[in-house]
Amino acid sequence: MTQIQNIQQLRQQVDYIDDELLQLLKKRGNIVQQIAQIKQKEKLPIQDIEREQQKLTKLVNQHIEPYSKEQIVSLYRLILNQSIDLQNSINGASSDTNSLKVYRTHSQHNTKVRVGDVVFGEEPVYIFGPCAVEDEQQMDTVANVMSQKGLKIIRGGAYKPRTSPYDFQGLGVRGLEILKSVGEKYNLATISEVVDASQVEVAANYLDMFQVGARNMQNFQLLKAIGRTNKPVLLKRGLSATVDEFLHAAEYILNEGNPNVVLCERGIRTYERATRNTLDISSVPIIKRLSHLPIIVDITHSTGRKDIMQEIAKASIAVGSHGLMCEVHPNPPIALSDKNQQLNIDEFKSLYDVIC
Ligand SMILES: C=C(O[C@@H]1C=C(C(=O)O)C=C[C@H]1O)C(=O)O
Repeated sequence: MTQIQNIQQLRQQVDYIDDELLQLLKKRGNIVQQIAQIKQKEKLPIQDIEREQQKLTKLVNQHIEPYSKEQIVSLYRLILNQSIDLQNSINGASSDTNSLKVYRTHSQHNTKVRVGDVVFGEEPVYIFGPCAVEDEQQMDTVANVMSQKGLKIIRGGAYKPRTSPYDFQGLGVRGLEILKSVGEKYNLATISEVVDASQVEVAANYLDMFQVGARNMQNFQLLKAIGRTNKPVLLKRGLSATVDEFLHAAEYILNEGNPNVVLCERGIRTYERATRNTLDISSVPIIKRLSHLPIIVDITHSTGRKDIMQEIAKASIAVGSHGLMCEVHPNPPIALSDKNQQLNIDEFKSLYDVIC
């Protein structure tokens, strides 16, 4: 027999074993699915780490040559991970990154998120309002000009995550009360940031939309708490988050059952200091390709500069943003936060006339 014939014969043996392995894997998969069904009924968690560790320990203690222990562990890790995916697919969840709920592959339709009279995911939605709620007069002035321009949603921070603990931290519930009352007076939906899971229940009484700020994009307890409500949420991209991390943060909210997520690109941290952050304009079309969720651009925080805001606003809409967020204050020089980047009323009006 030639060496080539020898290889052919050995390959036949390998093929035979592969067929058997496949049949055994199939059998294993069926049993694992039965276990998943029982776990689902009994409300038990799908993954049992202890059982997996016991199994791996037992396997590597067997005679496994020519494989090393490490090789067997990595082979079985693959089997166990696929097994978890199989079990998850029975009850609709999935840890398979190709089928995240935020992905287009999961939903054929573009998500639309209604907040009061606006719908994110259709025509661009413009969110204006001050960085922080400071007092009734300040909010009334801004809300009044906004409603004259026909705008339908106002922002204003009540809980301010500030770099320095000595800076204005926001009015808390009092701020939410003021925001709600101007919203009612001028028929504007309200959006404000929550920074901790414990605030979600109370804030829900005052707000039409939650905001999760950049610093809290990976506050997973907060994301889960918001995910357990049905209230719309604007999720901002973290300061140094990749697009993938950003989408996984949104997945936390969807996975708890709340589909009403709007994403917000707000610039990322780079070496460039000419702008406060570097607006990653490419993330908008990229995310629109990957995800069915609406995405808007925060033109205030991404630039931190009023002089380029009109161009950045136009560019954002041009790349397909579903809306813009921009800060406006009646008297920016005396604002308690972000005084250099908030537009005054005249600047707001001219930006509005150019873009809206
Ligand atoms: C099948 C089970 O569920 C999971 C899958 C396992 C497997 O494929 O062997 C082991 C433990 C669990 O993480 C089980 O609990 O036995």
